[in-house]
Amino acid sequence: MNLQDLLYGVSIKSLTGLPQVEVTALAFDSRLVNPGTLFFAIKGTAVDGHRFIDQTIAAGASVIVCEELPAELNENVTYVEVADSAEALGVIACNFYGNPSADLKLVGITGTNGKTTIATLLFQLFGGLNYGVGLISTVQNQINDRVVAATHTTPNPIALNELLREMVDEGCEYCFMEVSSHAVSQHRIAGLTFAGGVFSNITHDHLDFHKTFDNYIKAKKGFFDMLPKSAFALTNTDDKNGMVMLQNTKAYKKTYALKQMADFKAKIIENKFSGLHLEIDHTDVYFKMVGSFNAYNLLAAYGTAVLLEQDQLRVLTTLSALSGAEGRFDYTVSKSGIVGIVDYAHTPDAVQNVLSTIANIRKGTEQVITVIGCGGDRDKTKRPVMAKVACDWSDKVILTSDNPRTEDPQAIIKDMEAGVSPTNQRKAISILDRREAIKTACHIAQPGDIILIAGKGHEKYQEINGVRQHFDDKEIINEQLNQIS
Ligand SMILES: CC(=O)N[C@H]1[C@@H](OP(=O)(O)OP(=O)(O)OC[C@H]2O[C@@H](n3ccc(=O)[nH]c3=O)[C@H](O)[C@@H]2O)O[C@H](CO)[C@@H](O)[C@@H]1O[C@H](C)C(=O)N[C@@H](C)C(=O)N[C@H](CCC(=O)O)C(=O)O
Ligand SMILES: Nc1ncnc2c1ncn2[C@@H]1O[C@H](COP(=O)(O)OP(=O)(O)OP(=O)(O)O)[C@@H](O)[C@H]1O
Ligand SMILES: N[C@H](CCC[C@H](N)C(=O)O)C(=O)O
Ligand SMILES: [Mg+2]
Repeated sequence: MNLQDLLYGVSIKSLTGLPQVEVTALAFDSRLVNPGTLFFAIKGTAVDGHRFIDQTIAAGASVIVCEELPAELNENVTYVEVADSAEALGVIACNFYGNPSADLKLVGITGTNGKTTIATLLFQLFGGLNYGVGLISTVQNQINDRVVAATHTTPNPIALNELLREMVDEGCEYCFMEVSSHAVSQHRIAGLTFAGGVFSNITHDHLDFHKTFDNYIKAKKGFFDMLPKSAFALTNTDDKNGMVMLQNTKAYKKTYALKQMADFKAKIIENKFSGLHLEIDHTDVYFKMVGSFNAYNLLAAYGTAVLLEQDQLRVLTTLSALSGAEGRFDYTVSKSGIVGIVDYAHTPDAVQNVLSTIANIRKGTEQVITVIGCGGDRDKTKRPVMAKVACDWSDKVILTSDNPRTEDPQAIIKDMEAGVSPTNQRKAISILDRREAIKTACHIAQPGDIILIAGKGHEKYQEINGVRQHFDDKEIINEQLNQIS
């Protein structure tokens, strides 16, 4: 594609060299540059991509998009100087793939918890309503029935636009995608045309990256700030930052809530292991999904579908049969009656939500045993809080590993142990090996007891020392429960 066409919508500080260059590929990683590639030099969290410019020219890059021009310029190369290379990458990737988001009704979902659940419910719902539909999520990406493995919650702009292009080419009319706060900060969504945005909630997470809770709020709000007038912005007003998200948006504002006044309202009639009984817009509906937090997710999906002009009753009927994303409140019962729940709760708020849901629906005499760890190379300040919440809401807690990545697993557990108060100490033990931790929980459990395995949900790996090994909480709990029943 011609460079001039690619630069449409990009604010350029300077252009040196020929503007009429044919670009055959885009890359922000020097190791992926071939002749004819446009290379983006991006200042990252670990290194500055500007240092690879010479290397990429040697590999055949014909255009360099950068924030600082090199001291010596190569006369066979075109240099485009911009204020923010990551943002330029977003816009240029949209242009390179022919702006596929404009040919879809693209809805982004942001928030600390619930993004995957809401996006997956919407994907399943619109599939059920017989539309061609795409999904971009933490668990997996999907183009109608075709599954494309996910590497990030929100992919980089090149991968993202390539996926959206395939969705358009394969007949998708809608796409539901998760918008992570990292993606907003790093402009992974720059240049996309959204038909709507949804906010679930904001609680403690990712302070390693955003540094302060205020910055984290601003990142999420940045998504609503970029929505066009024609889009809708749907927010949860039971969350105290729900309205903050909409302060500066041009999109038309809509709200959902269980407690506050809102455009879309739901009431929990019953919340049981067998599912939720809700009243939504004066209609009684039974859902397969469990837990009051899922009442919010179902309501968000319902509100979105109505804003996308779907028939309310058809939406509710189709939603009622859905089970949402893999590894979210995923439960099995052993022959002896031990309940094993695998859930992706990896923030203090999510752990509390899942455990309070269990507390609300348990019969009363059974014990709740929680197996929980915290990820390495991620927000350290959430570790003691997650351990405290787990202890406050469980009868027994086994602290263990959850993707230590490049950190020392024992040191992570030590950070968690700092959150175990003296009164909670009798409840908690630490077992480094996650498989052993799950096994121990199953051995301690009596018939009727409830075991929660938190943090990894759908994940099929454990990352230790930067290496991913096969690991599946669901597989292990099933294996263990089968052995003891
Ligand atoms: C912290 C973070 O988000 N990092 C992402 C970021 O990498 P970075 O800024 O650290 O890049 P860097 O390593 O400093 O390199 C800077 C630049 O130099 C380039 N480079 C680097 C080395 C080299 O030899 N040549 C070269 O050209 C890199 O390609 C990059 O363009 O940009 C990369 C390319 O898009 C991402 O792959 C990477 O995701 C890392 C792997 C990651 O783990 N991200 C997580 C935290 C994340 O994004 N999570 C959110 C979900 C969060 C949630 O649950 O809400 C997500 O959306 O998945
Ligand atoms: N609406 C909600 N409010 C609070 N907690 C929730 C909500 N929905 C789900 N959870 C809890 O958070 C966990 C993660 O849910 P989900 O995967 O849908 O969130 P996410 O926002 O996609 O997370 P990630 O940021 O990792 O992509 C669930 O397993 C559950 O414990
Ligand atoms: N999207 C989240 C997932 C955390 C899941 C947990 N299992 C972990 O590895 O910390 C993150 O990357 O922070
Ligand atoms: Mg997700």
